[in-house]
Amino acid sequence: MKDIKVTDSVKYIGVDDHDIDLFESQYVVPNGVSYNSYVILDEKVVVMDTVDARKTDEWLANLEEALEGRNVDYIVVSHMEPDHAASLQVLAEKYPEAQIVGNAKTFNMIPQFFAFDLEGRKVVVKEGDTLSLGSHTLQFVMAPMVHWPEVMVAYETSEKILFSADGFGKFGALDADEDWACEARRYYFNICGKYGVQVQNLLKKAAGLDIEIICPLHGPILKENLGYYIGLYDTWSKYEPEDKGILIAYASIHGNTAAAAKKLAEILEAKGAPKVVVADLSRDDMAEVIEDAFRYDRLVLAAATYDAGIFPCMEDFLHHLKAKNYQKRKVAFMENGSWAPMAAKIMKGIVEGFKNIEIVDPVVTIKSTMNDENVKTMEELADNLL
Ligand SMILES: Cc1cc2nc3c(=O)[nH]c(=O)nc-3n(C[C@H](O)[C@H](O)[C@H](O)COP(=O)(O)O)c2cc1C
Repeated sequence: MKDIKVTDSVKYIGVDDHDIDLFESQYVVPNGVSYNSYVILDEKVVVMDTVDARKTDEWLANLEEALEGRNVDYIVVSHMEPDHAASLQVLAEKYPEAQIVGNAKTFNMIPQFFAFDLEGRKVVVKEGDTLSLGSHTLQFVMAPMVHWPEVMVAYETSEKILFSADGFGKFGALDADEDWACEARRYYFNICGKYGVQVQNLLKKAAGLDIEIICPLHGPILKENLGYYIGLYDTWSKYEPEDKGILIAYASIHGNTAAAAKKLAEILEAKGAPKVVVADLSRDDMAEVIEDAFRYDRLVLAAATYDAGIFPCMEDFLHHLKAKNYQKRKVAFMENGSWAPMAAKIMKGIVEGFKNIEIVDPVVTIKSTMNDENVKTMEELADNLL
């Protein structure tokens, strides 16, 4: 087991997964992902969540090592998502006297995944309920739809630890040496982005707790500078831009729209834009482009017209932005078409359905390849974007 210290009586028993090709069958995780799980050793012993079925055996070995021969009294289920709850039945059968702690919604969901008998084993908690373990006490805080309906977090009052479920999680195994914010932001917007209001509700409740340690279900345990992480979560869940910058996201079949997107980036940089990021929606990691769209305050959408519509990767991108409640940004459009360009009209129609969007004109319309007139329009657009 990895030597990751939470406190003397709270042990980390999670596992790293470096073999997974795509997390949730869609997110690349170049540095893997961790499934975190914890044990609190007191008069009573509690296991906080389990792990993905991919790693049950390794996790069980970690658990046994941490238990040093003791039994499990409680299993707390923060939510039923399989990357954390898939090993629940194995654990419940291995420790048949352990009681399972969840809320009413958790117990509605358990039988959808497992067939084991819950009779006499349920501890049903609701907002503010506490579970005394001896010198430690868990206080439960409901966090519905962050990002499953039954999600709850637990605050351990004696050591001031927030077991934050997927909140404050990130992609990347625990042995990955990488910036926290980059992979936490990509994780947040793609997985929880739709639920900003619910995250705000949880942050408001958390503000009333004196938190010294955050134990998330993915990524590192946070022990220092907690205001930094909580501040970022506040910005993200309010859908406020984190940085000033312009993302130019392009969807190009043969490269002409790509060339125009790069030309606009050059013009913006020449005019002193502080940060310009260009993304190829056909090839770049979609989750990262979504992350950047939320990170920066301005977005330029550039697409080729395709079968009287927009090139599909742009359609896909806009679908994701809509699903994640993209809002509060400035957006501009560039389109391309060889006979009847209409990508801008279609993209605009979609974006106008988002909240608090300021459209920046003019639209750049390219017919096949960029010409001098297009460059002049781009200059004007750049001025209006800056
Ligand atoms: C399958 C296909 C469908 C297309 N449909 C349209 C269309 O409906 N209207 C149009 O004006 N151009 C259409 N085009 C042409 C492209 O939009 C045009 O050539 C554009 O310049 C491509 O830009 P790109 O070099 O960035 O891919 C289509 C091209 C392809 C390959």
